[in-house]
Amino acid sequence: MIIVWALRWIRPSSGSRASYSLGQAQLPQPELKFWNWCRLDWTRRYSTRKMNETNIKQFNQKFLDAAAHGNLEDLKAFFGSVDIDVTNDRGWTALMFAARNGHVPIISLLIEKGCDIQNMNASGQTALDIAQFWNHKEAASILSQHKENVLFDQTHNYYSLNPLYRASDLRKEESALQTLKKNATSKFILFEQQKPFLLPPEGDRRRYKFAVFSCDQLPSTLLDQGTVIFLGLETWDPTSSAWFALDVKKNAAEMTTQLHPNGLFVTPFPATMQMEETHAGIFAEAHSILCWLERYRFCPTCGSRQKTVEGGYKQICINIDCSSHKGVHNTCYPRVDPSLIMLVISPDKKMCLLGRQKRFPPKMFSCLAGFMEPGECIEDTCRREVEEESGVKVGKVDYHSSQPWPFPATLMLGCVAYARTETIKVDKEELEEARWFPRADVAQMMAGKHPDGLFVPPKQAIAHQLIKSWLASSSSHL
Ligand SMILES: NC(=O)c1ccc[n+]([C@@H]2O[C@H](COP(=O)([O-])OP(=O)(O)OC[C@H]3O[C@@H](n4cnc5c(N)ncnc54)[C@H](O)[C@@H]3O)[C@@H](O)[C@H]2O)c1
Ligand SMILES: [Mg+2]
Ligand SMILES: [Mg+2]
Ligand SMILES: [Mg+2]
Ligand SMILES: [Zn+2]
Repeated sequence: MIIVWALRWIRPSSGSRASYSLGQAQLPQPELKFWNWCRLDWTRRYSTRKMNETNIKQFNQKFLDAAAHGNLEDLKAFFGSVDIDVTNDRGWTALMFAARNGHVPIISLLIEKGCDIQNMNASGQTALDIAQFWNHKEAASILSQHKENVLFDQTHNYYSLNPLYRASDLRKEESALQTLKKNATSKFILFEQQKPFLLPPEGDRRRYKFAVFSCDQLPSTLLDQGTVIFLGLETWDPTSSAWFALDVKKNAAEMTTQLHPNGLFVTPFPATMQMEETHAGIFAEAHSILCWLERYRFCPTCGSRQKTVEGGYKQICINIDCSSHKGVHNTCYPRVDPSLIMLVISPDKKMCLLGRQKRFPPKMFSCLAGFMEPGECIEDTCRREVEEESGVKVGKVDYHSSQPWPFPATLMLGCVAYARTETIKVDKEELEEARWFPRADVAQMMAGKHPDGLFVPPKQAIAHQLIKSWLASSSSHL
């Protein structure tokens, strides 16, 4: 009886082991639901492109088929044009299919190419769970070795993968910065009133990316009139290419669109949630600085105008009598607002607390969150915000990972919080609803398979990563 139940639980389809019916390959469900809500779903984004939605599904399905059948050469042909973690409608990834059939070379290649081994299908199984269930010992051994490595790795959250070396010492060297600006190898990304100039997803490319220009490609009026931010160098080598963000004046925007026929200035959220990850990291730096320059044009101490120096990383008050000139004055430097986001675990560790703000997409539940207040430590912010919003009392707080949230300059500090009480009393000003969810429900929500259509934020949100870590840590294989 138990074996029959377990087989139902684990089988990806009713097909035989040799011939799978993979179902519709598609984006992970929470992501799809989120983007649908944002009106940026894949269908629309691809409607004018070479690949329509049906083609994409067929394309993804062929990739999953190659993994299921152990066809290494076929699989290799997909890299670069497929989302390596794409799933079928039951949340099965290529890695899971390879694990199901014990295809060790495929598993090794997918891991080498950076697939996410912690992903779970709609039944809450990882690739390791699947390999162990089907008794593929070598596959299970590779997956568990790698899982250990992953556990010791820090999570790299979206918006945090900025590859540039910031070279902060160069900021003070005005003449060196001027020379770098004119250097043929320097790269410029453009903004208009904090809107980035992006190339939309095209053909096989599934993400937005910056249109990158050299100094020679930009009319001098754009360079002379705009605000230029020094973002950093490509590597620690001082001769490597420098990156600059240029905020063009509003009336120059038209000229800029002529620079690249496909480029457009886009509203940053949610488009930048779908950027190539390193470009999203560069966006986070540039956008936060540009917002700060825009919002702090006047000195917070005396109200005089400010002058931008140090490649955009400092503003100094033009009033020589202003007290901001004495000592180190933090208002001269870019501001970052720390805030906490926490996954609260129930006292019996079997459930987690998720809530809904009114502004969330319908049916989406996420971690509770709140801004740090002055003079507060991380642990106390976590305990205060959870109790304020849900009435639940928290004891131990563990740090998990962080995420720059560049709208305009929040730093999300992700924590796991252990509740001491279970009774919920929601603060209706802050939350519409908060509930304890058992692990099985949360696994369904992650896979977009919850019977009531509930789901969690997409993988770009740190909330998603916190929830995923908890599911993985409470899986039977840890
Ligand atoms: N990724 C997620 O799933 C997720 C979920 C919820 C919130 N968040 C983010 O977490 C952050 C904090 O969460 P929250 O909005 O629930 O905070 P919160 O619970 O502290 O409530 C927000 C209120 O705090 C006040 N506030 C105090 N300091 C502030 C500051 N520096 N900036 C803006 N408002 C401040 C404002 O009155 C604001 O309306 C926000 O940036 C939000 O976007 C993320
Ligand atoms: Mg709050
Ligand atoms: Mg809050
Ligand atoms: Mg608050
Ligand atoms: Zn001043």
